[in-house]
Amino acid sequence: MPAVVTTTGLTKKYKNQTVVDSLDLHIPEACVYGFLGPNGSGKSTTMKLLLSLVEPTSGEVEIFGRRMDRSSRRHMLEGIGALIESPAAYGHLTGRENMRIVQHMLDLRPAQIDRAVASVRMEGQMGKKVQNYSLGMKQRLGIAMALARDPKLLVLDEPTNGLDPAGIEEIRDLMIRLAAEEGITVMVSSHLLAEIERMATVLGILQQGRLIFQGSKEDLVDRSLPDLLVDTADPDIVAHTFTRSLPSVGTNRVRIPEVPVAQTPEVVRELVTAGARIEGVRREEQSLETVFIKLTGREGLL
Ligand SMILES: Nc1ncnc2c1ncn2[C@@H]1O[C@H](COP(=O)(O)OP(=O)(O)OP(=O)(O)O)[C@@H](O)[C@H]1O
Repeated sequence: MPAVVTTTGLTKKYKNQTVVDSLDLHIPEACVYGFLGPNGSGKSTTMKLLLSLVEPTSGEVEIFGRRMDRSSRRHMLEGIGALIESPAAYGHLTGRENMRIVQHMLDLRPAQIDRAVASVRMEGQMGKKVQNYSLGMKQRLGIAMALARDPKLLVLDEPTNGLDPAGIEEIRDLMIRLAAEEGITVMVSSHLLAEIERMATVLGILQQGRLIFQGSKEDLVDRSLPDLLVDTADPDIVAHTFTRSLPSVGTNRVRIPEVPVAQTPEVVRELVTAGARIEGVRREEQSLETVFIKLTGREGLL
């Protein structure tokens, strides 16, 4: 899959603090890229670096296969829609009036505005004042503003923050649809895995400015250490063979904790060689959340 965003050694320092540390991001085309990390880990700063709102201390940004620099920046930014921090709509104006301001500022055609509003399914709400919108509607209007220029890349900083479950689901469905049906590459940040795991196909996990994981959800699950449940007529032989991993022994079953997925065949071979009669072997799969907590070493990302 060709990459829409590639960064090489991207670094941002403020005085002595390294806020973004040697990031090598790789965001494939038309995916929803979930950018995860606790508050203060550097997600917003990274997004601002991609949008040229902040100057990198070192490293490079390549978007749509082109290096971003002073001369290319302006043209490249025309292909990117962004929502950083809260949506910038005027509360005392209606949704339609706000969209008209965007239209004039960016010199767009009315059809582009209509299309952006239709994309977020807000046609019926455009006559209402924004101050009467729910938070979810405000976010969708903000996303419509970001979509108005028909971007190929959408960068959204915590769009689900503060939304109720129904609002999160609306944003999730919208992100999935934009990527699948309109071929837009969506980068979306969050500090909560649960908020983005069902919309993102690729995850990047940031901790203290460093990318500690980047890959598909399947790759993340491959990092898991599930328990192995062995049904056997010889639990003592099994337990004896694996004393090093402190197995728990039942009448006809032994649980061997934290066996790396790739090592399962080897474990089974070892048991058979030891003379154990094996009736069945099953991995107790771990949830993405458990894998994630083990990887980041924290109890959730708060
Ligand atoms: N302009 C700035 N000057 C100095 N420090 C900054 C500046 N902007 C951000 N920081 C610091 O950089 C670190 C990362 O902040 P950033 O906002 O990028 O993190 P984040 O992961 O987006 O967190 P949050 O979700 O809370 O916004 C924080 O310690 C923050 O205080």
